[in-house]
Amino acid sequence: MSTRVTLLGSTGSIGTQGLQVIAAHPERFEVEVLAGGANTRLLAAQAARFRPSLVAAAGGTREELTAAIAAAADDAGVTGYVPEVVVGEEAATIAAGAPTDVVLNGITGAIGLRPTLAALRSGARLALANKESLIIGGPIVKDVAAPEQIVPVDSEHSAIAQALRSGRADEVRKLVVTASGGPFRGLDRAALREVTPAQALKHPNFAMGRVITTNSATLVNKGLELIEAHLLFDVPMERIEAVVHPQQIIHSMVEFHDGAVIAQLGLPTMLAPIALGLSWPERLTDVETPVDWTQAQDWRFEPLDDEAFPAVRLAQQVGAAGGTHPAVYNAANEVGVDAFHDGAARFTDIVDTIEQVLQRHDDARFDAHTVEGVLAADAWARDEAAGLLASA
Ligand SMILES: NC(=O)C1=CN([C@@H]2O[C@H](COP(=O)(O)OP(=O)(O)OC[C@H]3O[C@@H](n4cnc5c(N)ncnc54)[C@H](OP(=O)(O)O)[C@@H]3O)[C@@H](O)[C@H]2O)C=CC1
Ligand SMILES: CC(=O)[C@@H](O)[C@H](O)COP(=O)(O)O
Ligand SMILES: [Mn+2]
Repeated sequence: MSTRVTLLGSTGSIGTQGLQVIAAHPERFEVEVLAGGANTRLLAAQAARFRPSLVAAAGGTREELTAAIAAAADDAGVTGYVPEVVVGEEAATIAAGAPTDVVLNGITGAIGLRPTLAALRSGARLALANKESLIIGGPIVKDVAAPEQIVPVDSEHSAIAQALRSGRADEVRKLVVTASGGPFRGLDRAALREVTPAQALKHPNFAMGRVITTNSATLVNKGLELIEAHLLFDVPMERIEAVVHPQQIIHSMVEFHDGAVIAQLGLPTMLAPIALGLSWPERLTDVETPVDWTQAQDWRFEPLDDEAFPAVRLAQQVGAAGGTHPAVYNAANEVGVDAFHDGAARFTDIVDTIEQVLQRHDDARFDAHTVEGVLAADAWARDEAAGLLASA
């Protein structure tokens, strides 16, 4: 039987790769819903090709989206296809709650929180790439999610989920999350002050969206991923560590009580984690090319440089503190990333600003158990970060 799929952020890096997996397995999947942001043209072309019953967009008007889909269908020689359309701020949340079997959340940022909750409430499986929604929503997301309803798509967490299928969760001693180290691995703080947005967008292994690529460069992505692992696998923050592994062949590891370590490995592509998110608990065939063991391999591991890249140390504190600290960390970062790309901040300002906003944050003022409380903390942190960056 065909699995109905909803893709949130279908026009992004995760979304387009999700459609690639679906296109390679037409007997297995049908696209039920597509939701994008501002790229109406691509969304319309995707709709004409995959013919979902609902198409949603954050940007543009209903008339523009309807006309773009009609034009794209015409170009593709498709007749009689007229989907339901919805546009605006709430569009992705409406799309996430529509009847389906699997929701792949590939939206970037805190904006993904309401769609994540809507998907979980619909009862569909949630293939979660939008790590920010789990990280900021913490207890709210976990309360709404049924056991195993969330399947991680983030490569490191997919690796850990796969490694845990070979052992029992109560046997786990620690989780080891691998990090590429980003394009600036080896630079000191003085050199990091001078790096440019174009340099920050040159990830060593993956082609991803602007925010996550910048986060990889600051190592905020790794900080977020430690919190994500803590929430997904119920392992305390102090038993989750990061190690730099520039080749990103080992996607992450689980160390068990007896000292045995199970790692999941493969070439650095997102196709396997996305495919597994869509088909969980089954594996699809021939999703990616395995490592070629006839060739010599050279894999390195090195410790994090916490002095030049303090983002992970900060995230460890934030994850352990819980409450609205993760929402504040994430929101300040999102503001810093935008400011850096707008030429209004230096690279090092991003994490410096997160640290300063955290110092000013009073968790007691916000309720981490309601969406409104989390979003109030998020809005407060954005204001603080913007103010600090403007006065820098
Ligand atoms: N890319 C990767 O390999 C990986 C990504 N992730 C995570 O997956 C998520 C997506 O990353 P990535 O695909 O790289 O990001 P992209 O920037 O490539 O894509 C983001 C998607 O979100 C859409 N979007 C933006 N704003 C809204 C909105 N208000 N409502 C609905 N959709 C919106 C964009 O639409 P549009 O472009 O039309 O404006 C786009 O489709 C992030 O949380 C990231 O951390 C995790 C691991 C790997
Ligand atoms: C593909 C993926 O999951 C990304 O999160 C990627 O792994 C980034 O890795 P680094 O943040 O270690 O550069
Ligand atoms: Mn990752």
